[in-house]
Amino acid sequence: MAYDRLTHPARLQNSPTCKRATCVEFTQATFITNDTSRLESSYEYIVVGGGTTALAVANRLSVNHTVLVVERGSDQMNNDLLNDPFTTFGTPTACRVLMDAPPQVGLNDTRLLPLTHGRCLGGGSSINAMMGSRPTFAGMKALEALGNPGWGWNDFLPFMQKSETFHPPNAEQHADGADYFAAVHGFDGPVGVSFATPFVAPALQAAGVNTSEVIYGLSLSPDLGNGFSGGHVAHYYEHIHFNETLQADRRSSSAWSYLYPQSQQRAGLTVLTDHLVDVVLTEAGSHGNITATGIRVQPSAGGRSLSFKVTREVVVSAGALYSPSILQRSGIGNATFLKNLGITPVLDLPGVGSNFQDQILLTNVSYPLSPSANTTNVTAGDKILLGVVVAHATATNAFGPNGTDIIQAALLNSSADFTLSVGGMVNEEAFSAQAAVMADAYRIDHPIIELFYTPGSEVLKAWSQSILPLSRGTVRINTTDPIADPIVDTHFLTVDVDMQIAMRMARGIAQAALTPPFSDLLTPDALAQSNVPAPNATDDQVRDWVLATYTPGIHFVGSNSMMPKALGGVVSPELMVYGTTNIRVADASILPLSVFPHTTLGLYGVAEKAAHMILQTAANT
Ligand SMILES: Cc1cc2nc3c(=O)[nH]c(=O)nc-3n(C[C@H](O)[C@H](O)[C@H](O)COP(=O)(O)OP(=O)(O)OC[C@H]3O[C@@H](n4cnc5c(N)ncnc54)[C@H](O)[C@@H]3O)c2cc1C
Repeated sequence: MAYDRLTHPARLQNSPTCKRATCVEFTQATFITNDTSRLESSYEYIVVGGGTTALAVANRLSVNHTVLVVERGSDQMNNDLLNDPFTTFGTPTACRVLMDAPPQVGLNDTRLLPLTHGRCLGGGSSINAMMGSRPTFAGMKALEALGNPGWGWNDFLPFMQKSETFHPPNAEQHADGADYFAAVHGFDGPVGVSFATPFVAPALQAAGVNTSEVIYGLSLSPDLGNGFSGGHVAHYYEHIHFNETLQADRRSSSAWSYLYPQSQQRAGLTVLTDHLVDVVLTEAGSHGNITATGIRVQPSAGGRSLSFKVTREVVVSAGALYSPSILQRSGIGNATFLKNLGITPVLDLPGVGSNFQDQILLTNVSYPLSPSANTTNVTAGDKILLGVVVAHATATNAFGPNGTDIIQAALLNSSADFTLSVGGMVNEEAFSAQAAVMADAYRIDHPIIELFYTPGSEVLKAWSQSILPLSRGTVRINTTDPIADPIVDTHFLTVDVDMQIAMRMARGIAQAALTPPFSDLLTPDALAQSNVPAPNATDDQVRDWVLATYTPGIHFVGSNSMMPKALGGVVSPELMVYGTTNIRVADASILPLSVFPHTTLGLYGVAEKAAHMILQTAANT
């Protein structure tokens, strides 16, 4: 059924997913529709995808320009399952999509791992766990050292601040241990970031802090986002804001930050939902480059294609799983690969779809809650957030006084053979350059392991996530059908240093179950109940458990990396696709390294920086 927001505002009240009390009425300027007959034929900017980064870019560009956003999924504005930040994580919703990865390295055989992602306005930010974290000084230095001037911490921080309205902890949260550094935050941007009000499980949070300090020798950081804190433990802040009109907490998705609010309405912005972009249309441009002239779209459910023209730039922002496939269908990628699929190459860019990476997560670790534990302020009632405390351990914290040397040697001696054989990187130089900047980052103070905790009514959960993997995979189409998913091969844990770190993560989770005060909340046999290998388990036993247990971290990055072209880079530091005059990429695919431990808040910084650079170009032409 066709709809649009300008002509049918009553739709808000009639939506089956809209509980009357939480529906909002707007005076709308932004035009959101799934009906192509209502659209213009040409726009100054076209943004491909309506997800996390896309809506932020579109918001800034449309202040003074006409912008068309095309989103494959639907508009879920009044879907309370998405909006309520306390909906149990992982609940199936109209926005949550699972893609099957090909079989991965696993125990005895191979493992089939789902690659979860968001498909609706807001993309991943509409379904994610809302854990707010940021890159570090060391991580941004690594990004810059990989050939990206202008992307260091000091350059990038103002863009993260521009996106943010940080809500300092209230007196109660402060008394429970939450703090912040005002100098690193923003206080009037679109994205609300706050501590849950009140803390959902203060006693568990305190226990998580103290136990993590013991396990990894960490100290409490006032603010996990200050960039300089090295090994630390902190109370998580989340992408949640308190909505004054609704008098309720609401998820700070990209849609609820940059698209829906009254203050963000833009007469120049048109959002087409339920349509997917098949290709970016191009023609020969100046100096041997190619120029985008528009896009070809089709209804997501299938149907007749149509085209829109662009007069300035196309911004590809369909996420790390899909942006490479749009470029590939458009003839931008490895020329031989494209020809084999029957696609005429317009630009030979071998890095498109390589350098794909994700962190791994050790999950499904449930420790039974002790019946004798005082569960007040531990179980969080029905308000459960996935991570309430986070510990970031450096190589020294995790592997002892020589930890940095151990990890540096492991990185620099890693073999590139497997990665090169599967096309995970385009050449050996790319592999050694990335290993070297990662080693330097760890030498400064970059965290290597993340440990976090989740409250529950009968069990408490501990999770551990890798941060900077070196294993690399690929995103490749195998058909020109735009509805078909690309083949996304993660190649998790295929470089040995990643396995060494994963084994240390497993041992850290076991230590948590045995280390007071967290262990005091659990049954005495909690570790045995959980199947996590005990501290006296052999390395082989721990490796087997890791291989049987790990899941994707769901922070997919890298498949259109910002790096020199010679290393397999796809975009320049200005996010312009090499060899084009007006195609940029702005989403998680541009990150050549997983320097955003959880991606979202950093991606808003990418969006703000991308919009800034695009508007600078516009001002100069
Ligand atoms: C389940 C889950 C939990 C997570 N938890 C956290 C967390 O706690 N904290 C955190 O910081 N991060 C978290 N993340 C990661 C974070 O949400 C993502 O990294 C981020 O949303 C990616 O943003 P993006 O802009 O790159 O792409 P997306 O937000 O994925 O946006 C891409 C959009 O493009 C659309 N699209 C794709 N193909 C096409 C096409 N051909 N035409 C038109 N549109 C198209 C998609 O439908 C989608 O809406 C989580 C992610 C998931 C999936």
